[in-house]
Amino acid sequence: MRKINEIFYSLQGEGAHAGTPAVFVRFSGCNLKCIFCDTSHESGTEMGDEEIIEEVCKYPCRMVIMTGGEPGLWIDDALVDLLHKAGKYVAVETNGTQVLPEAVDWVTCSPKEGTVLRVRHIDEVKVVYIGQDVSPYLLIEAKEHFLQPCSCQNTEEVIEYIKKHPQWRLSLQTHKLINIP
Ligand SMILES: C[S@@+](CC[C@H](N)C(=O)[O-])C[C@H]1O[C@@H](n2cnc3c(N)ncnc32)[C@H](O)[C@@H]1O
Ligand SMILES: Nc1nc2[nH]cc(C(=O)O)c2c(=O)[nH]1
Ligand code: SF4
Ligand SMILES: [Mg+2]
Repeated sequence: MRKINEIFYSLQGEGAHAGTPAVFVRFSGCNLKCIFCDTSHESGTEMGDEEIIEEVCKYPCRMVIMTGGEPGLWIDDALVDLLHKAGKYVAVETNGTQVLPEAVDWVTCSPKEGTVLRVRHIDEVKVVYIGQDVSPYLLIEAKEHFLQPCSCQNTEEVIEYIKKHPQWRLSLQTHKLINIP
């Protein structure tokens, strides 16, 4: 059984896949307590894998985004295999502190200050910008490096930073701008 906070259908709001319809599977609990975390994820219900797949397959899109909380505490090869057998593309939003199943199709890593990265493969890095030194994160091998404003509150500061450091791209939380989940 895996503890699930919510499963919902929306559009990926952030990063390289922004605008793509996706089912979000939000797992309960996290190993970190970021002061800026915008998600209440602690509550949840235990679900079996068949039940998770059945719920995910109620929606017509191919992309499934596992998030949380920290999905790396919950996911394994068996769940990713089942999602693949159901024809799904498996994306994960992770803080990077956990080793993930290798078969995951897309890894979005949002590293947090003072943590050690254990994730082995990263497709996109997406750092929430709160004025910290983000230059070390450019050394992480990935297809894209995004800076994301914190709660849509410091977008101008992030734009100015990116214009000075153009290795970065802007990731907006577009779902918050258009009031969708
Ligand atoms: C809620 S977290 C869950 C996944 C994982 N624990 C992580 O941090 O990547 C999903 C994404 O939202 C970002 N995020 C959390 N709080 C935010 C905030 N206040 N503003 C912008 N992005 C935020 C995280 O950095 C992460 O990229
Ligand atoms: N629309 C939408 N896109 C998202 N991308 C990452 C999210 C997350 O909370 O992990 C998220 C979310 O909560 N909603
Ligand atoms: S790692 Fe992710 S879910 Fe956990 S507290 Fe930080 S932003 Fe929230
Ligand atoms: Mg979110």
